[in-house]
Amino acid sequence: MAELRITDVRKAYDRIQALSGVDLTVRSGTLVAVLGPSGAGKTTLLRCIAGFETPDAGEIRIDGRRVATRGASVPPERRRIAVVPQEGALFPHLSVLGNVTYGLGRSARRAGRAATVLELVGLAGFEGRMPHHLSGGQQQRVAVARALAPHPPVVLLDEPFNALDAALRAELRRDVRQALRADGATAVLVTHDQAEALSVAEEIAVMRDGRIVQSGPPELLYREPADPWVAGFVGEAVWLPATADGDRAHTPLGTIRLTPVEGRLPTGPMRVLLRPEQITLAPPGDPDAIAATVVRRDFYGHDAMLVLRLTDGTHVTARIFDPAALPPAADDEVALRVRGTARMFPPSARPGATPSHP
Ligand SMILES: Nc1ncnc2c1ncn2[C@@H]1O[C@H](COP(=O)(O)OP(=O)(O)OP(=O)(O)O)[C@@H](O)[C@H]1O
Repeated sequence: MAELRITDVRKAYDRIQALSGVDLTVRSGTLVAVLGPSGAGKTTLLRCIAGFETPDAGEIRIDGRRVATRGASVPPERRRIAVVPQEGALFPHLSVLGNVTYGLGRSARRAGRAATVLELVGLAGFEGRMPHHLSGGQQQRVAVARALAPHPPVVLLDEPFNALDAALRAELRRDVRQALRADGATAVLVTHDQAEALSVAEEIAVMRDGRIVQSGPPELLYREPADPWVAGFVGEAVWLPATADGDRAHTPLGTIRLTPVEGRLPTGPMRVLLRPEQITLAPPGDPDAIAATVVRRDFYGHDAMLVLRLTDGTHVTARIFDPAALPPAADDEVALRVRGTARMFPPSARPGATPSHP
């Protein structure tokens, strides 16, 4: 394991600027998710780290050693970085053990490293199986075990759960995160899936147009996004017009407490951001409750989303965690209240991409 430090890395393909100055530090032994929409530059960044591409400018260091700088690059085999691709990484003619020990030195083999990493990914006892006798999820587990086996300084995971169905994905990403942690690996996971990044990574670096626009722990990104685009990209956003006054804002959903922005609480016209789970059904008799009409209700089992119309015509979305207590149908009158604080943005700030409900 090692620290990965990327400084002002740029890369263009003809006229397309794929990376426009990327800064990113991955601390030793941590998992960082690079999250961004299609075309943001995630794969290009990964290829620069692995050594398959040479940056036009900037530098990449692994544990202080410079491996890439403008026009000069340590070849991939000498970086010893492991890559776990989307699928199809295994040698079909080799057993699980053969795949995991491929390229391992004899001393590592003797030390039982293969058994250790197979145990980490939950495949102890699968040594003799051939890849075509494994499920898609098990094949990805072997790919992760093989990546970890030679103790690479950095593990790169390129959307490794994409080919799997939703339930399997969730289980596999939990197990892979645990295996990476238990082995102390420094890892970068590339994904366009917000829920995946939020649930797996210690830090998320949000990428857009060849740049990291914000990085930090998942909770911080979700609660305090740097701009409306990030707010909409990492989760579902409810936007309200507001007038800020001290630590409160007056909105169509009543008076809401504000989160300071860089320690400051500007006053005047604003837009405020709430997450749908901050809007709840008020208990009967709540004097501060806000009246609303149900426009639509989407039931998901573990929760439900309500689209609601406030008396001034503003629409908001609420996530209700006790669907059994839901009002039954559209056109019902309900009473709402807001939990927690809201993040504010200038009134001109435009909402960003809104992901679909997971
Ligand atoms: N070899 C290449 N030649 C020309 N343009 C390229 C090449 N590789 C990437 N690009 C362009 O660089 C930009 C960034 O692409 P990249 O594949 O890094 O994005 P991404 O975030 O990984 O997208 P996706 O999630 O769709 O894989 C895109 O505009 C892409 O078309």
